[in-house]
Amino acid sequence: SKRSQRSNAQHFEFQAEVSRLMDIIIHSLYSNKDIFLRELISNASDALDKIRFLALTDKDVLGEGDDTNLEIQIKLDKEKRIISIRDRGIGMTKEDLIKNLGTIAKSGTSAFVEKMQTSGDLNLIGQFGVGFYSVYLVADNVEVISKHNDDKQHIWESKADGSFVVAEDTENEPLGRGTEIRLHLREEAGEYLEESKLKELVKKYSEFINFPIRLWASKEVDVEVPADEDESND
Ligand SMILES: CCNC(=O)[C@H]1O[C@@H](n2cnc3c(N)nc(I)nc32)[C@H](O)[C@@H]1O
Repeated sequence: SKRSQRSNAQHFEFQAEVSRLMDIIIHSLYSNKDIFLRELISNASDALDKIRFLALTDKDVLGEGDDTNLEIQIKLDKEKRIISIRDRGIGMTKEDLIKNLGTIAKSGTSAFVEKMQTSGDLNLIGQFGVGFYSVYLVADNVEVISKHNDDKQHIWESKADGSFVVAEDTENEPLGRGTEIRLHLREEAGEYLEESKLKELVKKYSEFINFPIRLWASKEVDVEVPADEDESND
């Protein structure tokens, strides 16, 4: 993946508890993998709540926009086998990415990890604030691109191999503000590239969400590359 090419990438080891949790998730036989979308929608909604709350007292936090584009976008790229979930929430600084996605509050989590390990029931993962890691039920490589008003856009990436990288993001479209999670789907998770499946899940998981959720299926357009007449046949 591009991560090896990122010259300015800093490498980090996950906190031990995080690595353990990720391994349990990845090796769990938990069958309801749909919950990853519920957790991502929930995190996006929390991020949108934060910026909307701040905007009540300081309109400037919304930048040139206003609060009409506080929404969640889900995009399917069948060619690249990537699902992306984007929010126009408050976004994360580089430090936020490192702290929020690389460490977990130890209190209570190890109890949850024990419980999950024995019961194998991941459904309550969100209630312990670690729902994000459920992305590894369906993805083997996850990128988190984020832009906070107080920092430049950064990208976080991990293949759940015990480490993650963070770099200033010079490759992707500027988000303006907010976060985009890109899931590189596992071989066996192809069902999540089906619009019908995603539509059903969005309907199911958007019931208590106070922001619009838009689903886009980006079709790969074949670009006709005009033959270059004067190309000599070598
Ligand atoms: C243990 C995993 N950590 C998280 O899920 C934290 O990462 C951050 N996070 C996850 N998705 C996010 C998101 N989409 N926007 C923002 I702002 N923060 C997010 C929140 O602080 C979560 O509590």
